[in-house]
Amino acid sequence: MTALAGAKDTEMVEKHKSASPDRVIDIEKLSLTFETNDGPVHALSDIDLKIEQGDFVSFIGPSGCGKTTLLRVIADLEKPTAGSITVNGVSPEEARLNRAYGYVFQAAALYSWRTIAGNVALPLEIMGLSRSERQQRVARNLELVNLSGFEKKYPWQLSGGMQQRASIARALAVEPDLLLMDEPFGALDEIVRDHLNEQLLQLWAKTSKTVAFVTHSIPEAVFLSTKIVVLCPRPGRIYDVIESDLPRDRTLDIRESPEFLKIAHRVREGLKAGHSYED
Ligand SMILES: Nc1ncnc2c1ncn2[C@@H]1O[C@H](COP(=O)(O)OP(=O)(O)OP(=O)(O)O)[C@@H](O)[C@H]1O
Repeated sequence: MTALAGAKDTEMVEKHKSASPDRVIDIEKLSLTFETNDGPVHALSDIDLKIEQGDFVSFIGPSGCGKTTLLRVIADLEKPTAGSITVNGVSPEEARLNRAYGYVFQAAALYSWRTIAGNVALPLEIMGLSRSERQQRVARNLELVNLSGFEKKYPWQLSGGMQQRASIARALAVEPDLLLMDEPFGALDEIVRDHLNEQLLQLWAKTSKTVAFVTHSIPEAVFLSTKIVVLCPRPGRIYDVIESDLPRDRTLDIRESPEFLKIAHRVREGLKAGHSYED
């Protein structure tokens, strides 16, 4: 094949890709109302959102705007009251049963009586994988989060940042296409958080997973994401969706660049406009 024909083929593949991209999450006109003793709470209203394979999407917005609820709907932990959602082209329930996602919570939620290896292996035991498969996956995923050598430690022997990395390894161990992360670094100090943000981006580049990430931090959202979804409360709805044109290969220095600051400004403006200070 000539170099030119090769280039044309590549172009056609790229065209095909953009014509029918791999859609991981497809949400249309989705609403969720909680019925409570004090009346209905409109946690999500009229949400439309598409997330493609390999996207890193951050959800940002004030407390109570529905970020966690949206993640829980994707994970099939809450059912919408209206609208539709597919995950990997199937219902959230089917996706959950297919182990399509790993979920990382704000607290590392590791079992203190299990070693780090034992914690990462737990979902694999539940899946019924053989001992050797479990050992391979534990080693592979601890290496991905730079925790090789800590297999035999207990969670309380690790720093908060290391514990959170262990919980990411546990979520990755089931080998999901999609990683759902609910403020995973919210409780950590800024220096540790910066470091973990860089590590998370490297991990994302290495594994080409799709990530849906909840945060309250504008710099974190802009640094990590290919797409930033700004939500506003009462009822929880999307105020803005920002497609980031920052290069995917980023280091923390990018936060000083005019392009970064421009996106951060747009997120801040969205948060201001969507927020009622009377709440
Ligand atoms: N199980 C529930 N029953 C009733 N109301 C709920 C329930 N879960 C969430 N809510 C309400 O739905 C709204 C959205 O909550 P959610 O936790 O999704 O917001 P959030 O943006 O993640 O907030 P935060 O940033 O504080 O974590 C809030 O008003 C909350 O009180």
